[in-house]
Amino acid sequence: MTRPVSRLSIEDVSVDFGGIRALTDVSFGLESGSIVGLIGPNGAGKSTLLNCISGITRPTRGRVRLDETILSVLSASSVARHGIGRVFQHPELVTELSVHDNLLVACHRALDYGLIGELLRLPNVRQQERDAADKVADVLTRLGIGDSADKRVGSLPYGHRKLIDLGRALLMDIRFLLLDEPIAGLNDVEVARLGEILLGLRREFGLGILIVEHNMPFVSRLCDRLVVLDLGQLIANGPPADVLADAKVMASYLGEAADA
Ligand SMILES: Nc1ncnc2c1ncn2[C@@H]1O[C@H](COP(=O)(O)OP(=O)(O)OP(=O)(O)O)[C@@H](O)[C@H]1O
Repeated sequence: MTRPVSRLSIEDVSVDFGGIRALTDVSFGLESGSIVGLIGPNGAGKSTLLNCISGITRPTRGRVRLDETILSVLSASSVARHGIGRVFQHPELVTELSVHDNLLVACHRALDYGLIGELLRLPNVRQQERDAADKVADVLTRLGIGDSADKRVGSLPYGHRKLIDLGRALLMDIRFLLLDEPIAGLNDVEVARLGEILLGLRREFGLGILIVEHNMPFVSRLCDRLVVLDLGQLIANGPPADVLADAKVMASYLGEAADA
C-alpha cells in the first residue's frame, strides 16, 4: 500500500541561545520519498536545526510542521511518535547487551500494552513480543548485520554500532529520518553500504531523509537536493550540482578553509 506523501516544513525558524543567534528565519520543505542534504561550515546551525525538528530545541521564532501538525510545540518523544526518527552522530547503545536486545528495547518503547497486561502476560502481550522479535530480525537483515544478532554490542566495530543505532530508529515506524554526520568514522565499504541502505529505505518505504554531512561526494551522490546554511542563514537550496557551483556557497566554504 502506498502511503500518502507527507511534508515536513521548516517555516521561518530562528533560534537564539542567549546573545548568540544560531538560526535566522530558515525556511525549506522536505517531502517523504526525498533525500535532502543539510550542509554548511562548522557552526552554521545544522545541528541546531536538527534539534528544532526533533523537538530537542524550541525555536525562538517560527515553527516546524509535519503536514498540518505543528511539531515545534511538542516534546521530543511526542515528535518521535509522529514518525520523526533521529540518528545521532555518536550511537548511544547499551554495550553490555546483545545487538538483538538493544533493538528489542527500542521496539518495547514503541509498544503499548500497559503494566497489567505485561504482568499477567496476556495473549496480546505475547503476540506483540513475537511481532517485535520478527521486526528486529527484519531490520537486522535489511542492515546486513543479521549474523551479529547475538553478539555483545561492545564487541562490535564502530561501523556496526552506527548501523544498530539506525536500526533503532527504523523500528519506530518513522516517516522521516534525520541523520547527523552518518558516515563520520566509517570506512569506504561501510559508507557505500550505508548509501545503499538509505536508497533502499526511500525506495521501499518512501522515507524522507534529511542528512547533515560534511562529506560532499557522499551527499552529492545520494541527495536530490542540498540546503546550505551559513552563519545561521539559508544561502542555497537546490540540486547538488547547482548548489555546489553557487558562488555564495563556494565563498562560505573557502572562508572556512581560510580560517582553518
Ligand atoms: N546550547 C547552545 N548554547 C549556546 N550556543 C550554542 C548552543 N548550541 C549551539 N550553539 C551555537 O550555535 C551556533 C550553531 O551551532 P551548531 O552546532 O548548530 O552548528 P553546526 O552547523 O551543527 O556545526 P558543526 O558542523 O561544527 O557541528 C554556533 O555558534 C554554536 O556555538
